[in-house]
Amino acid sequence: MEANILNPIIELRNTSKTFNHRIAVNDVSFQIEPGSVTAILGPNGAGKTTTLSMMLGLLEPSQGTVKLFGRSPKERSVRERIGVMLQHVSIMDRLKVREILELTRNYYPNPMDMEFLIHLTGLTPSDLNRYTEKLSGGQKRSLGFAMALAGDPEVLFFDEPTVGLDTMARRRFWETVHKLAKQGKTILFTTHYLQEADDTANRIILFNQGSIVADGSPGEIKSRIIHSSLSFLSDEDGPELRAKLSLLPPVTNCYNRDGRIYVSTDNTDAALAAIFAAGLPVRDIKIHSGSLDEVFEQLTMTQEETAI
Ligand SMILES: Nc1ncnc2c1ncn2[C@@H]1O[C@H](COP(=O)(O)OP(=O)(O)OP(=O)(O)O)[C@@H](O)[C@H]1O
Repeated sequence: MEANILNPIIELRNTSKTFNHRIAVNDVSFQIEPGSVTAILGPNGAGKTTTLSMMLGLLEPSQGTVKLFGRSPKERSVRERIGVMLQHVSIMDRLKVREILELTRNYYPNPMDMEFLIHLTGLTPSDLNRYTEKLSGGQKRSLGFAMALAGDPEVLFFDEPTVGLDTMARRRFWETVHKLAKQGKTILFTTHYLQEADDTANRIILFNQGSIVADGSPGEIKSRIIHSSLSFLSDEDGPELRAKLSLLPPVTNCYNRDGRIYVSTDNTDAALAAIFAAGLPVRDIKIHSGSLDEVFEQLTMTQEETAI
């Protein structure tokens, strides 16, 4: 179990959320260290947004607790210290971009300088005079980003921040996040994209089906979990063959993907030798060196898929 962090910025303890008897988040506990950049990574429906919503006080946990700065996320003193960009930016119509940003800045005790804010978020001076309802999807996201930063908050939450952004806007967003991280901001973002988590975060909390399935630095996760694998075709693919494979000592996991059987192992030579010695009917063998994408796939495979 991870050591307790002194004065964590965020703390979830045995936190669960159930919607109509369906568990969306299941007994999740973690602490977030000041100045860290954390990616909550997981496939669709893993519980990322629900967890984030509980951290922001937008949803009440069904069980367990969520604290920000040791307090309830609903307290104004807490809200003044955080900035949030949700997946769907809802912005008041009939206001100009400048007016929205001024309003948002006014909410905070020490807002970010307006010129700096515009510079950081990729809005142009001409954008400032536009009505928000006239903005494109990408410009709305930039405004959402600017609203999150307007208060110069200590902690920033981004929910799937790059969905709908083009490559340029995506790159600029991450460059800004790196700058903010260098300034010592605590940043937490959700993403489906393993590469984004690997490139930007110093910690990845991997969610699947409402639970945490891995938690560590990208390097730790890779070195702990990446195994080489081999794959092959077999006319006898089925539970029986996979049961036999699972009995071979070098095999750590096996699963079927797109009609090929994949075998994870620390030693592909030993695994192959064991497969041949057992006389298993395999053909078209391929050896794969481990990649982070494979790790993701293996970790987030459902119970039924991984059953061997
Ligand atoms: N308001 C709600 N009412 C009922 N079920 C919900 C509600 N919000 C989320 N869920 C369910 O909870 C589970 C987790 O959803 P959540 O949106 O947290 O996942 P996610 O990891 O953010 O997914 P995505 O990447 O698709 O946004 C899903 O099964 C979802 O259908």
